[in-house]
Amino acid sequence: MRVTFSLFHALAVLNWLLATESLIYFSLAVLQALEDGLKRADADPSVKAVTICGENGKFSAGADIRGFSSPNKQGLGLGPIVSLIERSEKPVVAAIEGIALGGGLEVTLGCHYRIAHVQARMGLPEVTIGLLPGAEGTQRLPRLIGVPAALDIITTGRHISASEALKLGLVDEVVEENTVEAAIRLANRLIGQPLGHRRLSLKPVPKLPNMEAFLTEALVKVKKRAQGCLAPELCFQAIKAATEQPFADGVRKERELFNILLTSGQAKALQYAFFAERAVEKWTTPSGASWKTASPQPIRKAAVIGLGTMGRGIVTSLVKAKIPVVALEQDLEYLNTGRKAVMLLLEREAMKMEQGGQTLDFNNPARLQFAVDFDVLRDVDLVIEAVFENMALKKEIFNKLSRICKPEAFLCTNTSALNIDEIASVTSRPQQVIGTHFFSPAHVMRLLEIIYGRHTSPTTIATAMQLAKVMKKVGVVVGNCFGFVGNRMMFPYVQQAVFLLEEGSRPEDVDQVLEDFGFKIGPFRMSDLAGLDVGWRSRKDQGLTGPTLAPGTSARQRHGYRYSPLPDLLCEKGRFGQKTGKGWYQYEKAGGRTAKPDPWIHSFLSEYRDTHQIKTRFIDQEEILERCLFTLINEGFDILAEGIASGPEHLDVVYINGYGWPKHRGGPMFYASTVGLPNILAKLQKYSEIHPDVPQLRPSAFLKKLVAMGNPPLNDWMSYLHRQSNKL
Ligand SMILES: CCCCCCCCCCCCC[C@H](O)CC(=O)SCCNC(=O)CCNC(=O)[C@H](O)C(C)(C)COP(=O)(O)OP(=O)(O)OC[C@H]1O[C@@H](n2cnc3c(N)ncnc32)[C@H](O)[C@@H]1OP(=O)(O)O
Ligand SMILES: NC(=O)c1ccc[n+]([C@@H]2O[C@H](COP(=O)([O-])OP(=O)(O)OC[C@H]3O[C@@H](n4cnc5c(N)ncnc54)[C@H](O)[C@@H]3O)[C@@H](O)[C@H]2O)c1
Repeated sequence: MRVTFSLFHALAVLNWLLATESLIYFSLAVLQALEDGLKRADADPSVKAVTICGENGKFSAGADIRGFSSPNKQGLGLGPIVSLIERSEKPVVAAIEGIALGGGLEVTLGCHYRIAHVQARMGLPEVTIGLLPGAEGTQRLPRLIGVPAALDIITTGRHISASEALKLGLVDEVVEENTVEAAIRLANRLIGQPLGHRRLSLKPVPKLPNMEAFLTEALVKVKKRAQGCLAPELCFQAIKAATEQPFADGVRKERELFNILLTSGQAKALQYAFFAERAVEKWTTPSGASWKTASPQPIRKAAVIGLGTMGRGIVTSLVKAKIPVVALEQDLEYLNTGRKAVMLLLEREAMKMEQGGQTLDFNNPARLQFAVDFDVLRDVDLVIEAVFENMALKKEIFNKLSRICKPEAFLCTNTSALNIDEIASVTSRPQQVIGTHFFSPAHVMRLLEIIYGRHTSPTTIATAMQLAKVMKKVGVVVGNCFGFVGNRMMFPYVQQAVFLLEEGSRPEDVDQVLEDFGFKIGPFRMSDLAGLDVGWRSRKDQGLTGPTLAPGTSARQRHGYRYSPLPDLLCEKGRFGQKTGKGWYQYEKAGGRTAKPDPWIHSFLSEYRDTHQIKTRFIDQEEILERCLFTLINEGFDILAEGIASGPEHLDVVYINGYGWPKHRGGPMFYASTVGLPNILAKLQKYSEIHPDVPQLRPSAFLKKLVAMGNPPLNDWMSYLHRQSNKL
C-alpha cells in the first residue's frame, strides 16, 4: 500500500512505498509504514493532500489472516490507524483498484473520499473467517450507507462491484481509467475545503422509521442463515451498537465482540477452512505428479452425456463458464425432457445473473447444442459422462467415446463410486480418463471430486482441476477406491444412523442431533431427498439384497458382519423418499418437500424390532453424534493411510463443500483434532466392544498410531504415516 502525498499547485507527486510489492494483506510492517507515512504527511507543511492506494493494481485484502492465530496478533492495531486517517486535517482520498476487503476497506472508510476503478471489488468478508470487521468498520459503514445495506454486507461478507458500491454511496466516484491519477486530481481539488462532514465517526447513523422492528426481524434472518455459526450474530450486535451508542462506545463494543470471536474455536476452524481450500489447489499424487509440473490443456468445447439429475446441472455449469457444450441423450424423448430441464435451469441462472448486471448467452447453438448422435462428439476436447450408475453401461459408453472422440480428448465420468480403472480399461486412452464427481445440484454445489486412476496422466488431472476453477468450483484430487473420499466416508455415517433406528432411535431424533451439530440436513432427510432407490440399486448390484442374494442369508448379516435391511424394506414398499411422497418421513404429496415425522415409520420400526428381538432402548444425543461422526472420521484416517487423499484438509474441503458439513467446525478431520484423537479412539474402542460385528467401529490403525505418537497437531499427521512407533 502506498500513501501518495499530493502537493498543492505542483505537478510533482511524492510516492512513498510502504509495503513489499507482493503483499496484498496487512502485516505489522505495512501497518507501521502506513502510520509513519500518515504522520510524516501530517507534519510536512508542503504536503497539502494525501491519496492512499495499493500496489500492483490491488488495494488490499485486509489483515493477514495467519496473523490471527499467531501469538503476535498482527493487524490488531488497524483501528487507531483508520482513526488517524480520518482525523487528518489534510484531505485523504482512497484510490481503490482490484480489491479492497476487510481491513483494506476499513482503511478507505477512514479516508474522506473514495474513488474506485470500475473493475474493483469491495467487501467486509471477516464474517466468513469467523470474525467481524474489527477496525471500526461496523461503526463507520452503517453511518455511510445506512443500516440495512451495512447489515447485508457485513453479515454475509459478500463482495460488491464498483457499480453497486457507487449506488450504495460507499464510493464517491467510479473511473474506467487510472484510478490513482483520478484520486490525486480529486485530492488536489479538495485542498482547503472543509472535511468535518466527511468524517464518518462524526456522522449519525441514518434513521429508519421502524429501526427496532427492522432489527428484530433482521436478527431472526441472520440467525437462521448462520446455522450455529457465531460470527454473523456478533456482526449484527456490533451494528446494532452503532444504532444505539455514540461512535466511541460502539468501537469499544466492536472490540469486545471481536475479541470473543477471535478467541472462539469457530474463527480458528473457519480460518483453517480458508487455507485448506487454497491448499488443495496444490495437488500431488503418490507417484509424484503435481500441480507444479503439470499443465492443463485448453477446453474449447465439451460434451455431457446423460441429461438426468446430474447432467442437467453439469451442462448449466459449463454454459455459465462460457464453455460451448454438446448435450447428448439416449433418444429423442429423453433428449426433449433433458433439454426442457436444462433450459429452465439456464433461464433461472440468467435471471439471477441479470440482477448482478451480468448476462448469460445460451440460446446460441454455437454455445449449447442438443443431440442423440455420438458422431457430434468428434471435435470436443472433453466429455463428461453422467448416465445411470451401471458399470456395463458406462463401459459401453466409454468404449464408444474412445472410438469416436479425437485422440487428444479427455474422457470424464461422473460416477459416484465405480472403479475408474475398470471404466478406463475399455478405452484406448486410459491416461486421459478421469473421474469428475459433481454433487447434486451440480450447478450449485461447489465441490468437484477429481479421481485419478492408475493410468491417468498429470495433464489430465491438471485439466480437470482447471475445469473446476473455470466453473468456480473447488476441485479436490483424490485416489480411486469404492466411493472415493466423500461417499466412502459417508457410508459408515449413514450405516450408523440406520443401526441407531434398529436399536431405538427415530429418524427425526437422529436428524435433529446432526442438524443441531450444524449439518444443513440430517442423514434421513438427505436420503429422502436423494432417493432411497439410488442406494437400493447399488446394494442390489453388489448382491447385498434382491434376487441375487443367496437363499438362507440372515436378514441382519452380510459376509459375517452386521447389516440393516431397513432401507431395503422401505424401498420394497415403494417408499423412495420425496419423489414418492414417503420415505423415512411423510410428505404432503409425491415430490413434496416438507418432511413430517411419520407414525407409520414409528410402528414399522417397533414391529421390526419385535420381529428381530431387538430390545428398544433410549439413545442419547451424545451416542448418536459420536457413532455417526466418529465412524466417518475413522474412515477418513484409513483413507489417509491408504494415500487416497494427500492430507486431512482434502477430506475437510470435500465435506464442507459437498456434504453440508458445518464450515465453522472446520471439516471432520479438523473437528477430530479439536475433540482430541485419544478421545475419539477411546469412544471407538468402547462402541466397537459393544458392536463387535461392525468393522467400521474398529479404530483405524493410523488413528491408533497418531494417538501413540502423542496426538500431534493436524498439519503434522501425514509426516507420521511411515514413521515407526515403538508404542504400537
Ligand atoms: C487479542 C485481543 C484483541 C482484541 C482487540 C480487538 C481489536 C481488533 C482489531 C482487529 C483489526 C481487524 C482488521 C480487519 O477487520 C480484519 C481483516 O481484515 S480479516 C481479513 C479479511 N480479508 C479477507 O478475508 C480476504 C481473504 N482473501 C480472499 O478473499 C482472496 O484471497 C482474494 C483476496 C479475493 C484473492 O483471491 P484469489 O485471487 O483467488 O487468490 P487466493 O485466494 O488464492 O489468494 C492468493 C494468496 O493470498 C493469500 N491471502 C489472500 N488474502 C489473505 C489474507 N487476508 N491473509 C493472508 N493470506 C491471504 C491466500 O491464502 C493465497 O495464498 P496461498 O494460501 O495460496 O499461499
Ligand atoms: N443423483 C445424484 O445425486 C448423483 C450425485 C453424484 C453423482 N451421481 C452419478 O451421476 C450419474 C448420473 O446420475 P443421475 O442421478 O443424473 O442419473 P439419472 O437417472 O437422473 O440420469 C441418467 C441419464 O442418463 C441417460 N442415459 C442413459 N443411458 C444413456 C446413453 N446410452 N446415452 C445417453 N444418455 C443415456 C438417461 O436417459 C438419463 O437421463 C451416475 O453415475 C450417478 O451415480 C449422481
